[in-house]
Amino acid sequence: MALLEVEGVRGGYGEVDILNGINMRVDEGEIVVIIGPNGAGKSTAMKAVFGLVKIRQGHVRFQGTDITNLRPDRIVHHGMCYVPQENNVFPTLTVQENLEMGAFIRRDDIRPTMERIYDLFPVMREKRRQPAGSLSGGQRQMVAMGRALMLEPKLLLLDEPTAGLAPAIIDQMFQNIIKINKLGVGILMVEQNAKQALAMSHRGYVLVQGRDRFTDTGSALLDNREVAEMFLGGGQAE
Ligand SMILES: Nc1ncnc2c1ncn2[C@@H]1O[C@H](COP(=O)(O)OP(=O)(O)OP(=O)(O)O)[C@@H](O)[C@H]1O
Repeated sequence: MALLEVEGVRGGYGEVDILNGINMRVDEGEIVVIIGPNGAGKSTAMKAVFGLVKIRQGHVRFQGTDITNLRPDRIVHHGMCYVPQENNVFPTLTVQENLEMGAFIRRDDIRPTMERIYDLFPVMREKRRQPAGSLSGGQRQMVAMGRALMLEPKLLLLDEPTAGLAPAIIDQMFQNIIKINKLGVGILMVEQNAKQALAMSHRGYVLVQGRDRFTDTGSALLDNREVAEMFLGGGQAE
């Protein structure tokens, strides 16, 4: 079943359209990655889905409900959360306070969810009393994802979750995303580490100039000579 359907979306900032008719889909339990050159509109596409960029034409549906141009604070109620690339934790608050902030709209007992997140990322349990700003880049990213998971979303939007991380940490981050997905959470992410991201994704979209130029399974896109030459640094994936 389709969790997210993006149909013919056009829109952007002010008068200028960055998205020129985008179509995307995420099915329940899938990991889907958006790759493409700088400035293609990858982050803008994700922001449009989450109500942060005005959609001038087209539709976004979540679990069959039209959420086009709905405000982010309404969208989270439908079960979709977004982790921006930057400024995604409250640095002066502790890890635990960050998680509590993530659950601000819940009125029920949040402790079982928090325990599940600590089980998923044990280092966060160890560091729960430390300010998030004192953690490493990778750990901060985990807090940001954990905060989003506090609402127990069906779909998590991740904007470049490995940006600025060292190669060894990038691997761990992708493993963490797989762990989150195994809990039954769909993932839509924008990634610069295109080969690695395609290798771990069920499907991918290559965005070029605000359009979905190619789409296929992650492995088929990796094997696609045109995609490899144009967007994966030449030749086929190692
Ligand atoms: N807040 C904004 N106001 C106006 N224009 C913007 C804004 N944010 C991005 N843009 C423009 O929109 C276009 C697409 O940007 P976007 O960040 O979506 O691209 P991207 O594919 O994610 O690229 P990158 O990999 O460089 O982040 C770019 O030309 C960018 O300059």
